[in-house]
Amino acid sequence: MNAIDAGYRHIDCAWRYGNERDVGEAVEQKISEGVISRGDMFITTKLWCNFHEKNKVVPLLKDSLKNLKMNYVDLFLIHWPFGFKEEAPSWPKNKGKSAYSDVDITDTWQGMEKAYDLGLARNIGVSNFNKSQIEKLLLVSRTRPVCNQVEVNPNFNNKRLIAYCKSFDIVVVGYCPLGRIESFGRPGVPKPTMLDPKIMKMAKKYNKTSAQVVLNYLVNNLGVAVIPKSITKSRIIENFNIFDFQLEQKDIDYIESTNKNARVCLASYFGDHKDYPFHDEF
Ligand SMILES: NC(=O)C1=CN([C@@H]2O[C@H](COP(=O)(O)OP(=O)(O)OC[C@H]3O[C@@H](n4cnc5c(N)ncnc54)[C@H](OP(=O)(O)O)[C@@H]3O)[C@@H](O)[C@H]2O)C=CC1
Ligand SMILES: O=C1CO[C@H](CO)[C@@H](O)[C@@H]1O
Repeated sequence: MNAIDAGYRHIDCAWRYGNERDVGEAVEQKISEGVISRGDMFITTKLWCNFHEKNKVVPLLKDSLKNLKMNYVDLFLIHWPFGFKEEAPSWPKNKGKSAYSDVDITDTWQGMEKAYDLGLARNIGVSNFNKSQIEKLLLVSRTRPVCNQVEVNPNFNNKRLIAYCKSFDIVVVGYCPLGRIESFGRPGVPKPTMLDPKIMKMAKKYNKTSAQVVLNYLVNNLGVAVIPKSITKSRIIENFNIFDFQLEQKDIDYIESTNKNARVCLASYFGDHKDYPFHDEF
Protein backbone atom coordinates (compact mmCIF):
# COMPACT_ATOMS: atom_id res chain seq x y z
CA MET A 1 0.00 0.00 0.00
CA ASN A 2 2.85 2.37 0.89
CA ALA A 3 4.48 1.63 -2.46
CA ILE A 4 1.30 2.33 -4.43
CA ASP A 5 0.75 5.56 -2.46
CA ALA A 6 4.36 6.57 -3.20
CA GLY A 7 3.75 6.09 -6.95
CA TYR A 8 5.11 2.61 -7.66
CA ARG A 9 3.13 0.80 -10.35
CA HIS A 10 5.36 -2.26 -10.96
CA ILE A 11 5.20 -4.90 -8.22
CA ASP A 12 7.51 -7.92 -8.34
CA CYS A 13 5.91 -11.08 -6.93
CA ALA A 14 6.68 -14.78 -7.12
CA TRP A 15 4.73 -17.90 -6.22
CA ARG A 16 7.74 -18.91 -4.15
CA TYR A 17 7.83 -15.63 -2.14
CA GLY A 18 4.31 -16.13 -0.80
CA ASN A 19 3.67 -12.40 -1.35
CA GLU A 20 0.90 -12.74 -3.95
CA ARG A 21 -2.00 -12.65 -1.48
CA ASP A 22 -0.75 -9.49 0.23
CA VAL A 23 -0.07 -7.76 -3.09
CA GLY A 24 -3.52 -8.80 -4.39
CA GLU A 25 -5.18 -7.38 -1.29
CA ALA A 26 -3.24 -4.10 -1.48
CA VAL A 27 -4.11 -3.64 -5.15
CA GLU A 28 -7.78 -4.45 -4.48
CA GLN A 29 -7.85 -1.96 -1.59
CA LYS A 30 -6.25 0.82 -3.63
CA ILE A 31 -8.64 0.17 -6.53
CA SER A 32 -11.60 0.41 -4.14
CA GLU A 33 -10.20 3.71 -2.79
CA GLY A 34 -10.07 5.02 -6.37
CA VAL A 35 -6.29 5.56 -6.21
CA ILE A 36 -5.56 3.24 -9.15
CA SER A 37 -7.29 0.99 -11.64
CA ARG A 38 -6.00 -2.50 -12.47
CA GLY A 39 -4.75 -1.17 -15.80
CA ASP A 40 -2.42 1.26 -14.04
CA MET A 41 -0.53 -1.57 -12.38
CA PHE A 42 2.17 -3.81 -13.84
CA ILE A 43 2.13 -7.05 -11.86
CA THR A 44 4.90 -9.59 -12.32
CA THR A 45 4.91 -13.10 -10.91
CA LYS A 46 7.13 -16.14 -11.44
CA LEU A 47 6.91 -19.87 -12.05
CA TRP A 48 8.72 -21.80 -9.33
CA CYS A 49 11.18 -24.60 -10.12
CA ASN A 50 8.93 -27.51 -9.04
CA PHE A 51 6.53 -26.77 -11.90
CA HIS A 52 8.73 -26.76 -15.02
CA GLU A 53 6.86 -29.54 -16.83
CA LYS A 54 4.96 -28.07 -19.76
CA ASN A 55 1.52 -29.07 -18.47
CA LYS A 56 2.16 -27.71 -14.96
CA VAL A 57 2.82 -24.12 -16.02
CA VAL A 58 -0.75 -22.94 -16.62
CA PRO A 59 -2.17 -24.58 -13.45
CA LEU A 60 0.60 -22.95 -11.39
CA LEU A 61 -0.13 -19.56 -12.93
CA LYS A 62 -3.84 -20.07 -12.19
CA ASP A 63 -2.90 -20.67 -8.56
CA SER A 64 -0.88 -17.42 -8.55
CA LEU A 65 -3.84 -15.57 -10.09
CA LYS A 66 -6.13 -16.96 -7.41
CA ASN A 67 -3.71 -15.68 -4.76
CA LEU A 68 -3.56 -12.28 -6.48
CA LYS A 69 -7.36 -12.19 -7.07
CA MET A 70 -6.60 -11.18 -10.67
CA ASN A 71 -7.50 -12.64 -14.03
CA TYR A 72 -4.16 -11.86 -15.66
CA VAL A 73 -0.63 -10.83 -14.78
CA ASP A 74 1.31 -8.30 -16.82
CA LEU A 75 4.46 -10.40 -16.81
CA PHE A 76 5.07 -14.06 -16.00
CA LEU A 77 8.68 -15.26 -15.65
CA ILE A 78 10.42 -18.62 -15.33
CA HIS A 79 12.06 -17.90 -11.95
CA TRP A 80 15.21 -20.02 -12.52
CA PRO A 81 16.31 -22.14 -15.48
CA PHE A 82 16.81 -25.23 -13.28
CA GLY A 83 13.84 -27.42 -12.34
CA PHE A 84 13.01 -29.56 -9.32
CA LYS A 85 10.68 -32.54 -9.10
CA GLU A 86 7.18 -31.52 -8.08
CA GLU A 87 7.33 -33.63 -4.93
CA ALA A 88 10.73 -32.21 -3.89
CA PRO A 89 10.95 -29.36 -1.35
CA SER A 90 10.74 -25.93 -2.95
CA TRP A 91 14.36 -25.13 -1.91
CA PRO A 92 15.94 -28.62 -1.78
CA LYS A 93 19.35 -27.46 -0.62
CA ASN A 94 20.41 -30.69 1.08
CA LYS A 95 18.67 -33.15 -1.19
CA GLY A 96 21.16 -33.20 -4.05
CA LYS A 97 20.42 -34.49 -7.50
CA SER A 98 17.51 -36.69 -6.40
CA ALA A 99 15.44 -33.50 -6.15
CA TYR A 100 16.28 -32.27 -9.65
CA SER A 101 14.05 -32.64 -12.69
CA ASP A 102 15.56 -32.81 -16.15
CA VAL A 103 12.78 -30.97 -17.99
CA ASP A 104 14.25 -28.99 -20.87
CA ILE A 105 13.80 -25.20 -20.64
CA THR A 106 12.27 -25.22 -24.11
CA ASP A 107 9.46 -27.50 -22.83
CA THR A 108 8.81 -25.15 -19.94
CA TRP A 109 8.75 -22.29 -22.44
CA GLN A 110 5.95 -24.05 -24.38
CA GLY A 111 3.93 -24.00 -21.15
CA MET A 112 4.67 -20.27 -20.81
CA GLU A 113 3.49 -19.70 -24.39
CA LYS A 114 0.25 -21.50 -23.57
CA ALA A 115 -0.25 -19.12 -20.60
CA TYR A 116 0.30 -16.22 -23.00
CA ASP A 117 -2.08 -17.67 -25.62
CA LEU A 118 -4.80 -18.00 -22.96
CA GLY A 119 -4.36 -14.33 -21.98
CA LEU A 120 -3.43 -15.26 -18.41
CA ALA A 121 -0.05 -13.57 -18.88
CA ARG A 122 0.14 -10.46 -21.06
CA ASN A 123 3.91 -10.87 -21.41
CA ILE A 124 6.23 -13.79 -20.73
CA GLY A 125 9.90 -13.85 -19.89
CA VAL A 126 12.64 -15.42 -17.83
CA SER A 127 14.78 -14.78 -14.77
CA ASN A 128 18.35 -15.87 -14.02
CA PHE A 129 18.89 -17.12 -17.59
CA ASN A 130 22.38 -16.88 -19.08
CA LYS A 131 23.18 -16.00 -22.69
CA SER A 132 23.16 -19.54 -24.04
CA GLN A 133 19.88 -20.36 -22.29
CA ILE A 134 18.24 -17.32 -23.87
CA GLU A 135 19.74 -18.27 -27.23
CA LYS A 136 18.18 -21.71 -26.91
CA LEU A 137 14.74 -20.21 -26.28
CA LEU A 138 15.05 -17.70 -29.12
CA LEU A 139 15.68 -20.56 -31.55
CA VAL A 140 12.40 -22.35 -30.78
CA SER A 141 10.01 -19.77 -29.38
CA ARG A 142 6.78 -18.70 -31.08
CA THR A 143 6.45 -15.91 -28.52
CA ARG A 144 9.77 -14.40 -27.53
CA PRO A 145 10.83 -13.63 -23.96
CA VAL A 146 10.37 -9.91 -23.33
CA CYS A 147 12.36 -9.77 -20.10
CA ASN A 148 15.27 -11.34 -18.25
CA GLN A 149 15.25 -10.49 -14.52
CA VAL A 150 18.81 -10.87 -13.24
CA GLU A 151 21.11 -9.49 -10.58
CA VAL A 152 22.39 -5.98 -11.36
CA ASN A 153 24.13 -3.69 -8.88
CA PRO A 154 27.41 -1.75 -8.92
CA ASN A 155 29.35 -4.73 -7.50
CA PHE A 156 27.92 -6.96 -10.23
CA ASN A 157 27.06 -4.75 -13.18
CA ASN A 158 26.28 -7.65 -15.53
CA LYS A 159 27.11 -5.46 -18.54
CA ARG A 160 27.70 -8.22 -21.10
CA LEU A 161 24.40 -9.97 -20.40
CA ILE A 162 22.58 -6.63 -20.44
CA ALA A 163 24.09 -5.81 -23.85
CA TYR A 164 23.17 -9.24 -25.20
CA CYS A 165 19.57 -8.96 -23.97
CA LYS A 166 19.22 -5.45 -25.38
CA SER A 167 20.39 -6.67 -28.79
CA PHE A 168 17.23 -8.83 -28.85
CA ASP A 169 14.97 -6.16 -27.32
CA ILE A 170 14.79 -8.12 -24.10
CA VAL A 171 14.25 -5.75 -21.18
CA VAL A 172 16.57 -6.37 -18.24
CA VAL A 173 15.06 -6.00 -14.79
CA GLY A 174 17.79 -5.72 -12.15
CA TYR A 175 17.26 -7.47 -8.85
CA CYS A 176 19.26 -6.89 -5.63
CA PRO A 177 19.92 -3.38 -7.02
CA LEU A 178 21.14 -2.21 -3.62
CA GLY A 179 23.30 -5.29 -3.12
CA ARG A 180 20.94 -6.79 -0.52
CA ILE A 181 22.49 -5.17 2.50
CA GLU A 182 21.44 -7.95 4.90
CA SER A 183 23.65 -10.48 3.05
CA PHE A 184 26.81 -8.41 3.61
CA GLY A 185 29.18 -10.44 5.77
CA ARG A 186 28.30 -13.80 4.23
CA PRO A 187 31.32 -15.48 2.58
CA GLY A 188 32.10 -13.93 -0.80
CA VAL A 189 29.48 -11.16 -0.55
CA PRO A 190 31.14 -7.77 -1.06
CA LYS A 191 30.21 -4.62 0.80
CA PRO A 192 27.22 -3.02 -0.98
CA THR A 193 28.34 0.06 -2.89
CA MET A 194 25.75 2.20 -1.10
CA LEU A 195 27.83 1.73 2.07
CA ASP A 196 31.02 2.99 0.39
CA PRO A 197 32.04 6.24 2.18
CA LYS A 198 32.91 7.85 -1.18
CA ILE A 199 29.40 7.18 -2.49
CA MET A 200 27.92 8.55 0.72
CA LYS A 201 29.96 11.72 0.32
CA MET A 202 29.02 11.94 -3.37
CA ALA A 203 25.32 11.59 -2.48
CA LYS A 204 25.49 14.64 -0.19
CA LYS A 205 26.61 16.76 -3.15
CA TYR A 206 23.35 15.92 -4.95
CA ASN A 207 21.31 16.24 -1.76
CA LYS A 208 20.43 12.57 -2.15
CA THR A 209 21.16 9.34 -0.30
CA SER A 210 23.69 6.75 -1.45
CA ALA A 211 20.80 4.36 -2.26
CA GLN A 212 19.33 7.01 -4.58
CA VAL A 213 22.72 7.53 -6.26
CA VAL A 214 23.06 3.79 -6.89
CA LEU A 215 19.52 3.43 -8.27
CA ASN A 216 19.94 6.51 -10.49
CA TYR A 217 23.18 5.03 -11.89
CA LEU A 218 21.52 1.67 -12.66
CA VAL A 219 18.54 3.21 -14.44
CA ASN A 220 20.31 6.00 -16.32
CA ASN A 221 23.69 4.45 -17.03
CA LEU A 222 23.08 0.70 -17.29
CA GLY A 223 19.58 1.19 -18.73
CA VAL A 224 17.84 -1.39 -16.56
CA ALA A 225 14.59 -1.34 -14.62
CA VAL A 226 15.18 -1.74 -10.88
CA ILE A 227 13.16 -3.45 -8.17
CA PRO A 228 14.57 -2.33 -4.82
CA LYS A 229 12.84 -3.98 -1.87
CA SER A 230 12.04 -2.24 1.38
CA ILE A 231 9.61 -2.78 4.21
CA THR A 232 10.34 0.75 5.50
CA LYS A 233 7.94 3.46 4.36
CA SER A 234 10.56 6.24 4.30
CA ARG A 235 12.91 4.08 2.19
CA ILE A 236 10.10 3.08 -0.16
CA ILE A 237 9.54 6.79 -0.82
CA GLU A 238 13.29 7.47 -1.02
CA ASN A 239 13.86 4.70 -3.57
CA PHE A 240 11.16 6.18 -5.82
CA ASN A 241 12.67 9.68 -5.87
CA ILE A 242 15.64 8.97 -8.08
CA PHE A 243 14.74 10.65 -11.35
CA ASP A 244 15.37 14.33 -10.59
CA PHE A 245 19.16 14.51 -10.74
CA GLN A 246 21.98 13.75 -13.13
CA LEU A 247 25.28 12.21 -12.01
CA GLU A 248 28.47 13.90 -13.19
CA GLN A 249 30.73 11.81 -15.43
CA LYS A 250 33.49 11.57 -12.82
CA ASP A 251 30.98 10.15 -10.34
CA ILE A 252 29.68 7.66 -12.91
CA ASP A 253 33.30 6.64 -13.56
CA TYR A 254 33.85 6.04 -9.85
CA ILE A 255 30.71 3.90 -9.49
CA GLU A 256 31.80 1.91 -12.58
CA SER A 257 35.19 1.31 -10.95
CA THR A 258 33.51 -0.43 -7.99
CA ASN A 259 32.38 -3.37 -10.17
CA LYS A 260 33.82 -6.61 -8.76
CA ASN A 261 31.86 -9.14 -10.79
CA ALA A 262 30.67 -10.52 -7.45
CA ARG A 263 27.09 -11.74 -7.05
CA VAL A 264 24.96 -11.65 -3.93
CA CYS A 265 22.45 -14.18 -5.24
CA LEU A 266 24.25 -17.34 -6.37
CA ALA A 267 21.87 -20.23 -5.52
CA SER A 268 25.10 -22.19 -5.33
CA TYR A 269 23.41 -25.19 -3.68
CA PHE A 270 22.24 -26.06 -7.16
CA GLY A 271 25.60 -25.63 -8.88
CA ASP A 272 25.56 -29.30 -9.95
CA HIS A 273 22.20 -28.98 -11.73
CA LYS A 274 22.51 -29.32 -15.52
CA ASP A 275 20.75 -25.98 -15.96
CA TYR A 276 22.58 -23.99 -13.25
CA PRO A 277 23.11 -20.66 -15.06
CA PHE A 278 26.16 -19.10 -13.41
CA HIS A 279 29.04 -21.32 -14.56
CA ASP A 280 29.14 -19.50 -17.91
CA GLU A 281 30.89 -16.13 -18.06
CA PHE A 282 27.54 -14.47 -18.69
N1 LIG B 1 14.50 -13.30 -9.73
C1 LIG B 1 15.23 -13.63 -8.69
O1 LIG B 1 15.78 -14.73 -8.59
C2 LIG B 1 15.40 -12.66 -7.59
C3 LIG B 1 14.55 -11.57 -7.49
N2 LIG B 1 14.67 -10.67 -6.48
C4 LIG B 1 13.72 -9.54 -6.43
O2 LIG B 1 14.43 -8.34 -6.25
C5 LIG B 1 13.93 -7.63 -5.12
C6 LIG B 1 15.03 -6.83 -4.47
O3 LIG B 1 16.12 -7.62 -4.11
P1 LIG B 1 16.66 -7.83 -2.61
O4 LIG B 1 17.28 -9.15 -2.56
O5 LIG B 1 15.58 -7.58 -1.62
O6 LIG B 1 17.81 -6.75 -2.48
P2 LIG B 1 17.89 -5.14 -2.45
O7 LIG B 1 19.16 -4.82 -3.13
O8 LIG B 1 16.62 -4.53 -2.93
O9 LIG B 1 18.11 -4.84 -0.91
C7 LIG B 1 17.09 -4.92 0.03
C8 LIG B 1 17.69 -4.49 1.37
O10 LIG B 1 18.07 -3.11 1.31
C9 LIG B 1 17.43 -2.38 2.33
N3 LIG B 1 17.09 -1.06 1.76
C10 LIG B 1 16.15 -0.81 0.80
N4 LIG B 1 16.14 0.50 0.51
C11 LIG B 1 17.08 1.08 1.29
C12 LIG B 1 17.51 2.42 1.44
N5 LIG B 1 17.00 3.41 0.72
N6 LIG B 1 18.49 2.68 2.36
C13 LIG B 1 19.04 1.68 3.08
N7 LIG B 1 18.68 0.37 2.97
C14 LIG B 1 17.69 0.10 2.08
C15 LIG B 1 16.21 -3.19 2.73
O11 LIG B 1 15.90 -2.94 4.08
P3 LIG B 1 14.39 -2.79 4.67
O12 LIG B 1 13.49 -3.69 3.88
O13 LIG B 1 14.55 -3.21 6.07
O14 LIG B 1 14.02 -1.32 4.52
C16 LIG B 1 16.72 -4.60 2.53
O15 LIG B 1 17.49 -5.01 3.65
C17 LIG B 1 13.32 -8.74 -4.24
O16 LIG B 1 12.34 -8.22 -3.37
C18 LIG B 1 12.73 -9.65 -5.31
O17 LIG B 1 11.46 -9.14 -5.71
C19 LIG B 1 15.69 -10.79 -5.56
C20 LIG B 1 16.57 -11.84 -5.61
C21 LIG B 1 16.48 -12.87 -6.62
O1 LIG C 1 13.94 -14.49 -5.97
C1 LIG C 1 14.61 -14.95 -5.07
C2 LIG C 1 14.78 -14.26 -3.78
O2 LIG C 1 15.92 -14.63 -3.06
C3 LIG C 1 16.15 -16.02 -3.02
C4 LIG C 1 17.22 -16.38 -2.05
O3 LIG C 1 18.45 -15.79 -2.34
C5 LIG C 1 16.44 -16.40 -4.44
O4 LIG C 1 16.85 -17.69 -4.61
C6 LIG C 1 15.22 -16.25 -5.23
O5 LIG C 1 15.46 -16.48 -6.58
